[in-house]
Amino acid sequence: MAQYTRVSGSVGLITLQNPPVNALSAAVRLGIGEAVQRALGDQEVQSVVICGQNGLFCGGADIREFGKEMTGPPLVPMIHAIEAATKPVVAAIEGSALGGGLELALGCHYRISHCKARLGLPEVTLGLLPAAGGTQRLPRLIGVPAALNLITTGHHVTAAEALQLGIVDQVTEHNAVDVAVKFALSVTGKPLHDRRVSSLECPAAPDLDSLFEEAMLKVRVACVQAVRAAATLPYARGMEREKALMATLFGSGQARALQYFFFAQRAVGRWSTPGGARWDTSQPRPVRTAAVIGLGTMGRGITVALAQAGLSVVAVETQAKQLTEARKAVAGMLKRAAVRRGTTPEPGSITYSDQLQAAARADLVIEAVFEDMEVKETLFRQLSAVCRPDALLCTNTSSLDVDHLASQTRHPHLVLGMHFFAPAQAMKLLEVVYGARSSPTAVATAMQLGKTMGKVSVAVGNCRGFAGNRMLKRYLEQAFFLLEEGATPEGVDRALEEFGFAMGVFRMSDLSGLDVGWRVRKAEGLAQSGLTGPSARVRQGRRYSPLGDLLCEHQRFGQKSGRGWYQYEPDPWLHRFLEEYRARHGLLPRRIDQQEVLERCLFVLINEGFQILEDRIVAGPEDIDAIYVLGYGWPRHRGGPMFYAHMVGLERVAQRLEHYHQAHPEVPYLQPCGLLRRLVASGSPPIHRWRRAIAGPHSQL
Ligand SMILES: CC/C=C\C/C=C/C(=O)SCCNC(=O)CCNC(=O)[C@H](O)C(C)(C)COP(=O)(O)OP(=O)(O)OC[C@H]1O[C@@H](n2cnc3c(N)ncnc32)[C@H](O)[C@@H]1OP(=O)(O)O
Repeated sequence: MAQYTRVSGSVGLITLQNPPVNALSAAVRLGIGEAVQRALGDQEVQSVVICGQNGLFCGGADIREFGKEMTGPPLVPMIHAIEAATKPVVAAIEGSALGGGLELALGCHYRISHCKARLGLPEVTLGLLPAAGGTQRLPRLIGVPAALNLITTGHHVTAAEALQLGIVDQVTEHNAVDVAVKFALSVTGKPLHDRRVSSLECPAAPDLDSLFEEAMLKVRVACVQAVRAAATLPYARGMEREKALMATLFGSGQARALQYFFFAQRAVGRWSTPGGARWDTSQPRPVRTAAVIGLGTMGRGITVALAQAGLSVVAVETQAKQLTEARKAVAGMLKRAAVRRGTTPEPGSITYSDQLQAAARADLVIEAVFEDMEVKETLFRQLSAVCRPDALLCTNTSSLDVDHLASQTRHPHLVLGMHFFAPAQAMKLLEVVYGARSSPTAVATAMQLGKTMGKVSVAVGNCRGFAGNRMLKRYLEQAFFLLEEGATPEGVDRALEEFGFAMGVFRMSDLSGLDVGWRVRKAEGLAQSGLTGPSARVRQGRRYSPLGDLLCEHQRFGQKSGRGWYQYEPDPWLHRFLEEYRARHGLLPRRIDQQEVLERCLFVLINEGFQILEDRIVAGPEDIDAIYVLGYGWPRHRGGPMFYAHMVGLERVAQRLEHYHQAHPEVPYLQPCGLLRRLVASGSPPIHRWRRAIAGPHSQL
C-alpha cells in the first residue's frame, strides 16, 4: 500500500506502507502508481515527496514475489511516470534505500537522505541485476566506474558516501521527511529537465573498454553488460538490454539459490526444539559481562567478537606466557578492525586475569580450553563452584557431549554449547547447542548473544559433531575412500573447487591441521597405529580409511608442518605413498571422474543432513544450509546442501546413493537414509514443505 496526503498546503506526500521493510509488492506498486496520478492531477499540489513508513524508505522489490507469476503493475513504467512528472518529486530516504527502492529514488528528481541511511543495489547478491533502470540511471548519475562497483558488488554505501558520489543531493541529521517537504516547496516551478537522470549523458571516463574488460573477468557478466549498455547506448535501448539480461537471470538456478538463502538466514532465527521451546515464547536474558576461559586462537577470537559487540569481557588464561601473548594479539585484532572501520579501538571493555575467580560475576561464561573431555569436565566443575548460580556456562567444543558437561555442574539447565568457527571474530556462523536439560531461556540468551555479535545463530541439538562437523565427517571419509580407490587429492579438490567451494576437502584439511581430527579419532578409538592386513581398514565393524592417521604418523599435519595432503614444494611423496598403500591392501586403482567425486562427497554429506533432520538435531533444512554456507564454505550460489538436493531432485540423490552403495557395499553411509527414502516415496515435496513433512506426531511421512 501507499498512503497519499497533502502537507504544507501544496506538497503531495506519498508514504510506502508495507512492513517491515516497505518492499515493493504488487499492492505497493499499485498504491504508488495511484498516488502519483492523484498528486499530479491535484491542482493544489505543486510538488511531491515519496517516503517510507516507520523510518525506512524501501528494501527493494518484494523478493517473496520472485519466481511466482507477476501480478500488479510493473515497476519500470511506474518509475518512468515519476521521472516524467512535470511537478518536482523528491525522495525522502530514511533507513534503507536498496535495490528497487533506490531505483525508485533514482527516478525521482531530487534525493534527500537522513545521515544514518544506507543505499545500494544488492540485486547481484540475489543472482539478479537492478532491472528497474538501475543499471542505466546510476552510471549516468555517478559515472561508470563508481556505478559498476556498486552494481557488481552489491555493496551498500552510507549517506555521506552517497552524497560524495552524487547519488543524493542533501544529507540531513533531522527528520528527512520534514526536510524533504521544505525542500520540495523550495523547488516548486523550477525546470526539471536536468533532474531526469535518464536524460543525462553518462559522464566520460578514460579507457572505459579496459574497465569493462577487467570487470568482466572478475564479476557478474550480466551486470557489466548492462552498465556497458548505459555507457554506449541511448537510454531506451539500454533499458531494453537491461530487461533482456534480467530475463536470463530471473529463472536461473543461481538466482533461486541466492534468494532461498536470503530467507534461510533469517528463518534460522525462528528456532524451535523438539522439547517445545521456541523463539517466540522464550525470553533471552540480558548479557552485559561475559567471561572467556582459555585464550588460544579460538578464545582470542571470541574475546574480540564479544568486545566488539559492546560487552564487558573478562578474559581468563591460567598460563602466564599465553596470557601475555593473548593480550597483545587481542589488542592487535581490535586495532586492525578499528582501522578497517575508521574508528578507534576501545580496549577498556576487556580485563585480563590468570584466575578463574575473575569470572565470578559474569552473566555468561564461554570456555575455549583444549578440546579434551577431562580438561573440560574439570573446568565445568570449577566454574560451577566459582560463578554466579544464574550464570550461563557455555562450551566452545566442536564435538564433545554437552549433556555430559552439563552433568558436571549444579545448574545443568544453564549449560549450552556455543560453537564458534575460526576466526571467531570474523566468521558469521554460531551453532548454539542445546542439551537435554538446557532451559528455553538459556537457548534464547545464547541465540540473542550470537545475533548481537553479528552472527547467524543456529539452534542445534546435542549429538557427536552437532550438525556441521557430523556432516563434515561423512564428507571427509568419502574423500579418503576415493583416494583408496584411485583418486588423487588434486583430482578430488579440483572437482569440489569447480563446484564452487573456495577450497577442496584436502586443501581445507591442510589449512585447519590434520592433527586436530587425528586427536579426535584417537580419543574415539579409531586411529590406531601398527595395524596390518584387513583389520587395518576396518573399525567398529565398518570400513575405515586410516589414510589421515598415516599422514599424521609421518608428521604431515598440513600447512603448519609444511606438508599434509600437499607438500608446499615439489614432492612426489604423497602419490608414492598412496600407490604403496593401495598395493599393500590389494586395492586396484581405477579412474574416478569428477561426477563420482562430487556425488560421493556431496550426496553422502546431504544424506547425513537428512539423518540429522530425522534425528531432529535441527528443526529444518534452512538450519543445515545456513551452517554449511556460513561455516563450511558451501558455495552460496548453490543455496546450501539441502537446497542443492532439492534442486538436483531427491529421487536422483537417492538413486545415485543407492547406485554407489550397490557398487561399494562395504563403504559405509552410502545407503539413502530413511527420511530421504520416505520423502522420495511421498513424491519428493519441495524444500519449503520438508519441515512440515518431518514434524513429529503430525508427520505426513
Ligand atoms: C523488473 C524489476 C525487478 C527487479 C528490480 C529490483 C530488484 C530488487 O529490488 S531485489 C531486492 C533488493 N533488496 C535487497 O536485497 C534488500 C534485502 N533486505 C535487506 O537487506 C534487509 O532486510 C534490510 C537492510 C532492508 C533491513 O534489515 P533488518 O532490519 O536487519 O531486517 P531483516 O533483514 O531481518 O528483514 C526483516 C524482514 O523483512 C524481510 N525482507 C527484507 N527485505 C525484503 C524484500 N526486499 N522483500 C521481501 N522481504 C524482505 C526479511 O526476510 C525479514 O523477514 P523474515 O524474518 O520473515 O524473513
